[in-house]
Amino acid sequence: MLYAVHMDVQIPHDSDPATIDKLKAEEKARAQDLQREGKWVHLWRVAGRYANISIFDVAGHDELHGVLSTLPLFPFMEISVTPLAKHPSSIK
Ligand SMILES: O=C(O)C[C@H]1C=CC(=O)O1
Repeated sequence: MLYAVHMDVQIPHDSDPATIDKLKAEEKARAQDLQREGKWVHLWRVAGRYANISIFDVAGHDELHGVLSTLPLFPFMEISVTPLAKHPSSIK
């Protein structure tokens, strides 16, 4: 199943910079592994914001929740999820 996911990242200003740098490096490695696995099929930066719009291709809601909730930056994210269905006018 395909899902559009919007992630807004809000890191508290008083966070330890070294801890945040480590989490960001771990997040990047995890995001790239998921892309190589074909589960995170699009990852786009929202221009001008520390946010992304992504497309995930996973088995269903439970797998998506498992993936998102174990992202290293998950505690600092506001996430919204939109399940996607086939559009009748799509040629793909
Ligand atoms: O930068 C972000 O949008 C947050 C998160 C998503 C992928 C990644 O590497 O970091």
